[in-house]
Amino acid sequence: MAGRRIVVFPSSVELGPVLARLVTSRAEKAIASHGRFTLGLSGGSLVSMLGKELPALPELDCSKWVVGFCDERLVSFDDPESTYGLYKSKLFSKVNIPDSGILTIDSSLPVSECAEDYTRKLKEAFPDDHFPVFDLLLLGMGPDGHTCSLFPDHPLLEETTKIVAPISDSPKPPPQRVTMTLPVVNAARCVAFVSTGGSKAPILKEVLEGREGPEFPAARVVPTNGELFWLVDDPAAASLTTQVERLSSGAKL
Ligand SMILES: O=C1O[C@H](COP(=O)(O)O)[C@@H](O)[C@H](O)[C@H]1O
Repeated sequence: MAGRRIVVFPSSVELGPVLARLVTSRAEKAIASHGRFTLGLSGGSLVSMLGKELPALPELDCSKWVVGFCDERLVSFDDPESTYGLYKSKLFSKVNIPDSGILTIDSSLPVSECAEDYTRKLKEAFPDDHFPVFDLLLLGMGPDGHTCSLFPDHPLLEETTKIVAPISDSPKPPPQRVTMTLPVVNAARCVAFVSTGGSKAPILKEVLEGREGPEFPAARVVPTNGELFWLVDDPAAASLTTQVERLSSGAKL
C-alpha cells in the first residue's frame, strides 16, 4: 500500500525511543506550521511506553500541545481502566501539557451524552475542521484487530457523520466507551500504530497482508492525506512476508 511504512524493531526497548522522537518531530513541525500540536492518545500498552519515553527526552516542551483521546472507557478517572487516569499518573504529571490542553470525557454522564459532550469539546478545539484534523494519532491494535474502540463487525465501523460515537457493547471490558470514528482517524496528518509482542503476530499478518472477508478495523485506517506508520517489534512481525523496514533505537522517522 502506497505511503504505508511498516517499521520493525528488535524489541519494544528499541521501539520506544523512536516513537518518542516521532512525537516530538511531528510536534515541532506542527507548531512551526500552525502554532500548536494536536495529539490523540490511545490506551492499553501505549500508556506505559509513552510514560517512560516522553518524560525522558531532554528539554521536552509540551506547552503548545493539545491532547485528546482516540477512545476512552466510561469509568471514573480513579478506576484502573481509565485511560485518562493512567496517563495522568504516568505521563501528564511529568510533562508540561497545560490542563486546558487535555480534552477529557465527562465520565459522570450516560454513554450517549458523554459522546455528545466529547464531540462538543473536539469541535471547540477544532473550530475550522469538519472532522478534527489531528497532527498525530497514536493507535494500538487488539488481538481481535480492533483499534480505538472500533471492534470487528460492529455497526460503528460504518459511521460516516459522527466525530465521536458511544459504544455500550464493547466485547473487551469495560463495555461502555466512547471512540473517535473512522472519518476522524483517517483525517489525521499522521497516524502511528504501535503493536508489540508475539500475541499480535497472527492478527498483524492478517491486517497488513489482507484476508478473505471483511477488513479488520485496524486495516480500515488509511489516512486520506496523512502518513501511516506501523511500528512493531520482531515478535509481532514474526509471520509477516510483506516488505518491512528494520530499524533500531537511534533511528528517526
Ligand atoms: O481497549 C483498548 O485496546 C486497544 C489495544 O490495546 P493494547 O494493550 O493491545 O495495545 C487500545 O489501543 C485502546 O485504546 C484501548 O481502549
